Amino acid sequence: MTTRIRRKKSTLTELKIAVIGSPSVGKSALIVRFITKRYIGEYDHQTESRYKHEAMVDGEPVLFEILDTCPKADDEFPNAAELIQWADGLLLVYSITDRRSFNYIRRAKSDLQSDTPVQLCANKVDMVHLRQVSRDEGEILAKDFECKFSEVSAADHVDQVAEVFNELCKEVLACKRKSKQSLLERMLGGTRPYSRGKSDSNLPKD
Ligand SMILES: Nc1nc2c(ncn2[C@@H]2O[C@H](COP(=O)(O)OP(=O)(O)OP(=O)(O)O)[C@@H](O)[C@H]2O)c(=O)[nH]1
Repeated sequence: MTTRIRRKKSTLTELKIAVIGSPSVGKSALIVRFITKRYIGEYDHQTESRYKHEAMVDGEPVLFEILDTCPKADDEFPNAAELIQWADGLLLVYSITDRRSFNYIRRAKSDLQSDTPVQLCANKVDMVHLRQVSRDEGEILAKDFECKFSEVSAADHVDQVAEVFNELCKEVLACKRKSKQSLLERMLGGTRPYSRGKSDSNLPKD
């Protein structure tokens, strides 16, 4: 007699995150910090890169697919329609040492008008002596975007950087749950509410 072992269905949640920001704000450094916990100072890539990383978020295994966008100049913006279609969440990054990178985010976000969850992240907070964008400005912009905001340093922080990705992940998962729920409600909306707890055969006949 053979015993068949049933494989447990995979419960891995897949999640696509696009990291957006002007050149040199530290997008690659943040992604690599999140994935490897290491800080690598120099990256030599001319095109966008994709990374895959599995992590536990709130006790749930999540497979992150992260797109590292690679604009060549401060006036080169990602293709908004393509990004919105691809991404479940958008991580908007600027550097506190570069006001143009802050302005880049404003402009990029105005192109990216959608319900896709967003998180705003100010990088290079270790370079506070070269600060050009105040924390208040970041907070005000995040309020404007109705999203979470944090100041971090890819160079110095490990947990705070992971927190940025995890928070965005939670936001995306909550958003997915909400839209699933409202879809279910819409589907059930047309049916008669079933108020009795017993099956029809047990109900008294009229
Ligand atoms: N001091 C400091 N430097 C950083 C930090 N993050 C990145 N850098 C430096 O900033 C430069 C750009 O970092 P990248 O990670 O390549 O930035 P990027 O946004 O991916 O740049 P592009 O690929 O050109 O779009 C590198 O010299 C990094 O070493 C940080 O938190 N603090």
